[in-house]
Amino acid sequence: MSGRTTALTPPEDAVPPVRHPDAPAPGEPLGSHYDQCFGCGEEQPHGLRLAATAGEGVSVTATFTVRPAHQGAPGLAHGGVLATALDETLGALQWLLRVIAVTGRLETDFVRPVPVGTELHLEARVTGVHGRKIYSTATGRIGGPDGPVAVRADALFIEVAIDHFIDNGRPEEINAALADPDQVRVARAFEVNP
Ligand SMILES: CCCCCCCCCC(=O)SCCNC(=O)CCNC(=O)[C@H](O)C(C)(C)COP(=O)(O)OP(=O)(O)OC[C@H]1O[C@@H](n2cnc3c(N)ncnc32)[C@H](O)[C@@H]1OP(=O)(O)O
Repeated sequence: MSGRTTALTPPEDAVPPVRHPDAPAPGEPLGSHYDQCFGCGEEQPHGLRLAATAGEGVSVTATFTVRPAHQGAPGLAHGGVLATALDETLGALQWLLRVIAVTGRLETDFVRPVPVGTELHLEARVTGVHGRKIYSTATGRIGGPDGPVAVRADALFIEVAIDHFIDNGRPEEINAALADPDQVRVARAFEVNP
């Protein structure tokens, strides 16, 4: 046993999340944080192409259309794909906090099947911050923001330095990203967090 808690609700001494003063305004599209990202990358042919938008406070919304390539059972989305959509939406909250963090824990409830062709409407918000630990929750609804809930998740993201990626990523992709001015600009935006 590691001794670390697996709870996904913020501890009593957690603080409320603070929206960064330079965060995108509510309603603003967030774009992709990495063009090869399986969740949101515009250049990733196999990915979900999830599109996220800044919400009020420390929240985001996102949409993702289930395509035939996302099937698990005939005509239905694979649960791992749905978990990816939740993970990516939760990850997009970093645009509002302006910190870099990675998923430490992700607990998912699959409430109802999601047919191919469905537009899944996701909403995520940060529920508390405790040191490097960012607690958050997300919901995915079928067909619209008021549609029936299909998936839910609670998550714990852990803040990391940019070196987490430089030290652990494969050199080919790291060097390509560092040579891409657009990618460097995205990374820098997160490094200026006071
Ligand atoms: C705008 C940008 C948008 C980005 C979108 C991205 C969306 C996709 C997000 C992902 O999918 S990220 C990829 C999947 N995740 C990973 O690859 C992470 C792999 N794991 C690690 O690299 C490390 O385990 C990790 C950085 C998470 C933690 O290692 P550390 O050595 O930095 O943390 P440490 O062990 O010092 O723990 C710090 C605190 O976090 C807690 N912690 C760490 N991992 C935990 C865990 N898994 N469960 C529960 N608690 C955890 C730990 O107990 C401790 O709590 P306390 O401060 O209260 O003592």
